[in-house]
Amino acid sequence: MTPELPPFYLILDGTTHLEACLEVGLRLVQLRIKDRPLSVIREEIARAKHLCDAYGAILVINDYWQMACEIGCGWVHLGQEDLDHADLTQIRRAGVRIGLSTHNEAELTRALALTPDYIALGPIYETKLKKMTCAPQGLDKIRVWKDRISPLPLIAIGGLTPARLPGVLNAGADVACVVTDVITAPDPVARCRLWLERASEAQYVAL
Ligand SMILES: Cc1ncc(COP(=O)(O)OP(=O)(O)O)c(N)n1
Ligand SMILES: Cc1ncsc1CCOP(=O)(O)O
Ligand SMILES: [Mg+2]
Repeated sequence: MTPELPPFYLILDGTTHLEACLEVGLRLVQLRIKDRPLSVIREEIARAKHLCDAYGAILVINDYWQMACEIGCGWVHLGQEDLDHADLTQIRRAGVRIGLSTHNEAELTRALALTPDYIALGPIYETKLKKMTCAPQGLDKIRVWKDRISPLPLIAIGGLTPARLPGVLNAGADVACVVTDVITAPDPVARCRLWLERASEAQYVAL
């Protein structure tokens, strides 16, 4: 059974701002580090776990599922390409929960067959973070996905801003996941606090 997830989910590319974000109330965070030496990634995961444990926050490790298992993290996030190389049996045996990315019906069918703990749909809007192979999904897709995956939590990701938060939640997303809007803000911690304030008006997902 997936535990309750808070409605705001922040993805960080390192631990620089992590403790300050936890201090202002962040309780669901993904560490998504690309193109760094494995030794650095391992240190960052260990530091993030230490901090998230201290604040009672859920930490999700992107891509590096083996390190997540070794270090004793609670969650991993895997995309469709990651799934081609990941050992889900080993991940589950380590007691690690699994979130999966989806972008279309075929991927959703594949993901559901793997019994994940959450499903992410994206990009809802155009994203500047990375080149996507599909067009923005739009809000209508959120309702379709939620009806397909319920009672699993649905994470909406891609191009989200505080102004777009009510739209994605009203469309049926349980959680809004954000990268660019926070990490490119002049003050990422203040921006994180703003998101937390806006999201606190939403109820936690009852699962
Ligand atoms: C919550 C969430 N949703 C989607 C992604 C993207 O995962 P993936 O497709 O594997 O791409 P990368 O993030 O690895 O570039 C995510 N990380 N988190
Ligand atoms: C990693 C990823 N997967 C789907 S959208 C996306 C980018 C994140 O969204 P943004 O940076 O626009 O908040
Ligand atoms: Mg990935």
